[in-house]
Amino acid sequence: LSFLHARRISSRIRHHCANAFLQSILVPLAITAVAIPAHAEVAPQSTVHAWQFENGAVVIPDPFLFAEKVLHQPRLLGSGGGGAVLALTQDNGRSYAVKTSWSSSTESIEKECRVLQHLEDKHVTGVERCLGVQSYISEDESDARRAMILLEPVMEGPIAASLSDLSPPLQSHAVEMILKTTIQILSANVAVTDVQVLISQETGDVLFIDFSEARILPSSSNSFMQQALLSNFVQEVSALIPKDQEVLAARIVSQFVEEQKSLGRPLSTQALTLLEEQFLLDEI
Ligand SMILES: Nc1ncnc2c1ncn2[C@@H]1O[C@H](COP(=O)(O)OP(=O)(O)OP(=O)(O)O)[C@@H](O)[C@H]1O
Repeated sequence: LSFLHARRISSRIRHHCANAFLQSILVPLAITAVAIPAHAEVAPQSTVHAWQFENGAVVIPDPFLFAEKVLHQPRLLGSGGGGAVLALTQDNGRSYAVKTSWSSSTESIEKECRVLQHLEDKHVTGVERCLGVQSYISEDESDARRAMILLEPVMEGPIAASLSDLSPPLQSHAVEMILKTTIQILSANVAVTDVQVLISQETGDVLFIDFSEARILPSSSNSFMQQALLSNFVQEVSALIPKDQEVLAARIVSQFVEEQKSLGRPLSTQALTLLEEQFLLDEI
């Protein structure tokens, strides 16, 4: 506790130094990502890392506390309209992704966390888990509304740009994972917009990320909007599957739809009709 207390005091100074440094040097240069070790007033074995993006800076101390986990060695995984995503590692070697919002995207990442927690409650596999939300700590007033979410797993190793980059056995494995997760998501009454998958080049494993545009749909409703969202989701997924995998895809869809039914989690009629149309299935 005394260590953390001491670190809190010095982190104010470290944030101040890092912000001043960012303003004076990094911002004019518009550098995308730079790690800045702090040089002064830093507690032993403690460091600050900072990255500057168009939408704002991300400054993270090491060690960093989130959801009672002590995390180290932040490294940038990527960034987008929702925020910057860093990987951090616990002493036991387990890695987590921390997504930090911009001032304008806080609601979007908080909603992302709620959707991911809903999917976890519904036992959906192949998606990130959201382990918590916390405020982004900064002395800059313009950062007052920013938040961070803690996610796992981190997809390590080389990522394939598309399924076509995989060898045939890995491609079939990836198709199976994508369709299994899609059917589980549909059965949880969620529609995803702007589907993003990370595909491991080495194993063909697939992780669905970025649920900032996803929506939990009311199970009682059958509205035009709901129909459009579901239809768009199924079409986006179908576009990921290579043409020569269509027969396999049809078989896998039927199999996982049946599986959800036998687990007592049947898909809505709306979702079933869309799958039948998109994957040219006989009535399921
Ligand atoms: N769990 C993860 N494992 C590995 N890399 C990840 C993970 N989550 C995110 N990334 C990387 O970070 C990038 C940004 O993540 P994400 O798409 O969630 O951010 P975003 O700001 O919501 O993006 P967008 O602009 O597409 O909405 C991804 O493209 C990916 O490269």
